[in-house]
Amino acid sequence: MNGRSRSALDRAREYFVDRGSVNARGVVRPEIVDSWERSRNAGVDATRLALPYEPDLDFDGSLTHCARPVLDDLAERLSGMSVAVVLTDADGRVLERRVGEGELQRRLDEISLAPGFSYAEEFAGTNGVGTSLEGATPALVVGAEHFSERLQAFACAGAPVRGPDGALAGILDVTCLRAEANDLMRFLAQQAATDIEDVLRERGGAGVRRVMAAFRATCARARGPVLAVTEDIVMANRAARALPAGDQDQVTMRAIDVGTGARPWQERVLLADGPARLMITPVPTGRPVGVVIEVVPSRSNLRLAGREEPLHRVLPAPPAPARSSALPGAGPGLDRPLAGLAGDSRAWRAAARALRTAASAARSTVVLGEPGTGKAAAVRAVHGEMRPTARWVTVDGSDPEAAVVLAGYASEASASPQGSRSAATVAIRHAEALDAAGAGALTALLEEVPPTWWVVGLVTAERTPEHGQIGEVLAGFATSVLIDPLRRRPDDIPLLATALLARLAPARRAGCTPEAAALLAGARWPGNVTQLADVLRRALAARPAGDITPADLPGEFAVSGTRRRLTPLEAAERDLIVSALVEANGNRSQAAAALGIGRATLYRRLRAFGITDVGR
Ligand SMILES: Nc1ncnc2c1ncn2[C@@H]1O[C@H](COP(=O)(O)OP(=O)(O)OP(=O)(O)O)[C@@H](O)[C@H]1O
Repeated sequence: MNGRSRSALDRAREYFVDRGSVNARGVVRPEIVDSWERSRNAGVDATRLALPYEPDLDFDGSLTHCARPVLDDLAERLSGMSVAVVLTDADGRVLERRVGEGELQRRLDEISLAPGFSYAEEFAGTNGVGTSLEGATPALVVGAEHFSERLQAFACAGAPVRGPDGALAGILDVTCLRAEANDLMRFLAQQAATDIEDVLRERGGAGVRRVMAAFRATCARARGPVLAVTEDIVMANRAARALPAGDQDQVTMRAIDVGTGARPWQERVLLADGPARLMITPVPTGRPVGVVIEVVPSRSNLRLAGREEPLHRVLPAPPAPARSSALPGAGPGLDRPLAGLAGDSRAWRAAARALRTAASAARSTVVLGEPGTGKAAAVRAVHGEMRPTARWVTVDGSDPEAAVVLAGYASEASASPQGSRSAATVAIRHAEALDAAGAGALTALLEEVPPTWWVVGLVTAERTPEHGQIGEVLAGFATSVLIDPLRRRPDDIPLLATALLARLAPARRAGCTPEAAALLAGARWPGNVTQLADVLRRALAARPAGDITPADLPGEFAVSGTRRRLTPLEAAERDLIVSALVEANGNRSQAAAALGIGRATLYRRLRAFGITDVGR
C-alpha cells in the first residue's frame, strides 16, 4: 500500500462520507464499499466512536475457554511486536485481548478495542471484526478503509470462528497500526481461528457426551420428569415429555444463563399439577456445557413469607422454643446502622434490625446472601453489640474438620446442667457446605442448645439448599435473614468505598472522584463487598497518590466506550437512573415511568452510561 493509493483512498472515503457514494470505484475494494454503505445505513457516526459496553458478558464461557491456549500461544509468538490479538463473540463483543506491546495497548484503549465493547459494524462501522461478521468471511480492513475516522490509524484482519455445528461462534481478529499492516495478519488470523475451531470440536463433543451420560444416570435413578439442556439440544425422558408445554418451557428456562462456576442448586416452581422442586445439576460442574434438571413434586411447606418489609425476607418460623434471654434485650432504634460497618440503606438497616431481634432472643438464625455481602461481618457486629459478654466461635462448613468441631460444641452444650453454661454465639460460615456428618453434628447442637447460645448458620446463597441433610437441618432454624447484594443497595457503595479505602490505605486518606464513585455505584458487583475491596486495592496500586479516578478502575467500569469523565449533570442523571432501577427491582418500563421518560430514552441513556443490570 503506497502513499499515492492511500491518499486516493482517503479522498474516496471523504467523498463517500460527504455525498454517500463512491466517485472512484477502482480505488476502493467492492466489499469495502458494501460495508461503508451498511455502516452509513446503520447511522454510524464517521467522526466519533460510541460503542456499547457490556460488563456482564460471559468472559469465561466455552469459546474463551477453548480459545485461551491458542491465544496464549499466539501472544507469546507476537510478544514485543506491535500486534494485538482479539477474540469476540458472535455479536462482535470483545471477550479477550492480547497485546504484544505497551504503546499499542494505550492506542487500543483509546478506541475501546477492549473486553466488553462491541465492534459490530452497526456501531463501529467497517472494521476487521464487524465486517468479517457481516459476511461470515475473513476481512482485512486497512487505514482509510475503516468507515470511522477514529480507526484510520489501524489495520485489522478478522476471521470467523465456527462451532462444531458450523454456526458462527465468534471472530478472531489481529490488529496493528496501519503503517505496519502486512499480509501475514490475514494468515495469522485465519490460522488461529482454525486452531480454535479444532479445540471447540474436540472439547464440545466431549462436553455433550458428558451431559448425555449424566442425563442417562439421572433417568435411571429418578422416577419423575428429567430434562437435559445444552446450547443446541434438549433431551427429555418420557415423564418430562408428558408435562404440559408451559411446564416444559418453565423448566427448560431454568437452564438459561447458567454461568461458569455454577454448582448444583434447587428451585421451587409452580407447575400445572402444583408446586415442584427442580434439582438442577450443571455438567460438568463449574464449567457447564449443559444442565440436567430433575422435577420432584414438592412436599415441603417451607415458603418465603410475603415481604412485610420490602428488603428483608423472613422464613416463617416454626413455633419458637419458649426461651427467655438473659442477655441485653431488644430496644428502640433496632434498625440503626451496625457499629463499625459501613451501610445506611434501608435494606442494610432492615437486616440489622432482624439480626438484632434474633440475637437478643437467641433464636437460631440462617443468614442468607450472595458471596461477600457481609454476612459474617454483620453477625460479628451484632454479636459485639447485643451479646458483648458472650463467647464468639466460628466454624467453617467447608473445613473438613467442621463435623468434629461442631460435635465438640454439641457435647459441651449437653454436658453441663441447664443454665450453668456461659453464653456463646456459634456462627457456622458456609453452612451449605457441611457434609452429612457436619449436618448431623449441627442437628445435635440444635437439640442441646442452651437458651444463652445463639446459633447462626451463614449460607453463601440467597436460598437454603432444599435437599440433603443440611437442607433439612437449616429448614429447622427458627428464623432467617437475607443480606441483599450490593446492586440492590447502591446507597451503601460510597460509604463502603470510603470505609474500605480507609482500611486498605490508612495513612493515605484516599477518596474517589465523583465520577469514579458514580461508576462504582452503578456496577453489578457479583462478588459484592469482597469484590469492591479487591477493585479498590487494585485502584490504589494504579494511583499511588490522590483520589481514585475512572481511569484507575478496571476496564469494565469504562463509560460510553470511552473513559471520559462524566459531567456533574451526567453523574446526577446517572445516579437518578440507577436509583429508579433499584426501586423498580430492575424493571425498565417501571423505572422509565417513574422518571417520566420514554422507554427508548431510558435505553439510550443506559447504553450511554454503560448501565446494564442494576436492580435485578
Ligand atoms: N458493611 C461493611 N462494612 C465494612 N466492611 C464490610 C462490610 N460488609 C462486608 N465487609 C467486608 O467485606 C469482606 C467480606 O465480608 P464477609 O466475609 O462478611 O462476607 P460474607 O457474606 O460472609 O462472604 P462469603 O459468603 O463469601 O463467605 C470482609 O472483609 C468484611 O470485613
